Amino acid sequence: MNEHLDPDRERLSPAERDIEKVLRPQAFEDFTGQHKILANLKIFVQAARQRGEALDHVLLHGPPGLGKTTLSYIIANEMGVGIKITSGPVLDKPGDLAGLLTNLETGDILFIDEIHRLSPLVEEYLYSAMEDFKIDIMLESGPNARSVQISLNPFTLVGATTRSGLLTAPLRARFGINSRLEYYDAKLLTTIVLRSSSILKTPITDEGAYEIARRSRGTPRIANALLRRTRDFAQIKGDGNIDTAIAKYALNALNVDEHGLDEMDNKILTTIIDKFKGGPVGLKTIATAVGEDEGTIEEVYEPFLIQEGFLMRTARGREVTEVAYKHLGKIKLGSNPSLF
Ligand SMILES: Nc1ncnc2c1ncn2[C@@H]1O[C@H](COP(=O)(O)OP(=O)(O)OP(=O)(O)O)[C@@H](O)[C@H]1O
Ligand SMILES: [Mg+2]
Repeated sequence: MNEHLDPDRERLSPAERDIEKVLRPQAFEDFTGQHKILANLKIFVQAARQRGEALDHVLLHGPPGLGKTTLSYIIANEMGVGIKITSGPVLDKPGDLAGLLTNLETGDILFIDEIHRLSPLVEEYLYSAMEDFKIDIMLESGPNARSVQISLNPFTLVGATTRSGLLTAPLRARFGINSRLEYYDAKLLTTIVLRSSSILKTPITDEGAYEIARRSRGTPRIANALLRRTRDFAQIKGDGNIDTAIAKYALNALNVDEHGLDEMDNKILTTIIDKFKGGPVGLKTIATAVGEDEGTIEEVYEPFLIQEGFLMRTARGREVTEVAYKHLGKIKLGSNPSLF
């Protein structure tokens, strides 16, 4: 496994990386939730294996921390093939991509994280590789330069992105399997927290696990991170066991909101309320007001806020709900309860 290019590894401290690795499920059966995606993938993997073919190209999209990278490794394990890891911003020349592609063995997986950030040149180069398993490479330079076409071993491209809206139509069309990961409910996250605590050998009650789970923004990565911090509080402030009381204590000390909303979530809601009378207000205007990229708000923050009932998307823009006012302890100006 080629891990030095794993982009996830750059964002985390070495200790955190090791823990993420330990907690990362390795097989379909360790992976909790995303039932529909998993059921389909199992079929596609089994069918491809039976035929002795490479799996069709897979696109995994959805907000950060929901398991895209994890699923890619699992697919490789379940297919019994190798995996090479890279990412859109790292591949800046077609030559870099050619080097990776020519080194793939039959059936291997090439995982490209943040695939929406491929340069147009590299992306175009990828098309023929994906479609016909062929690429053109340049031999020599200057007046002797010529390009030759070479055949690649059949491989599977697994692309991951948090911003599927930025993928070009031709690239998207070349993926035979296209899956959108969803946020996890508190019950699924409780299962994940319990599994992680057993791997970390941390005693925890079901209620303690649920308390962490329900405040994890529907995201396994956040659940695991909160579990590790809560474990520290249990060890220093308690007897090492995690129950509801120590979980509540830790989460409050960590400033994790009752609903698990993070700073940007709350900033978006507060801004809409304070500056735009609760909306409706356009996405662009919100983005400028909170200083965050429009697409990131749309694809990373908004889906969770909408799912949890804090925000609505209307024809005239985004509007916060009564739930958001209540959550932030704010009064809706000019509200007329008799209307509802
Ligand atoms: N379904 C799951 N069951 C158990 N653990 C999970 C699951 N999904 C994710 N995790 C845990 O959450 C962590 C983050 O998952 P992963 O790195 O796969 O997310 P990602 O979607 O690739 O995020 P990003 O968009 O930031 O790259 C993993 O280390 C893994 O331990
Ligand atoms: Mg990832």
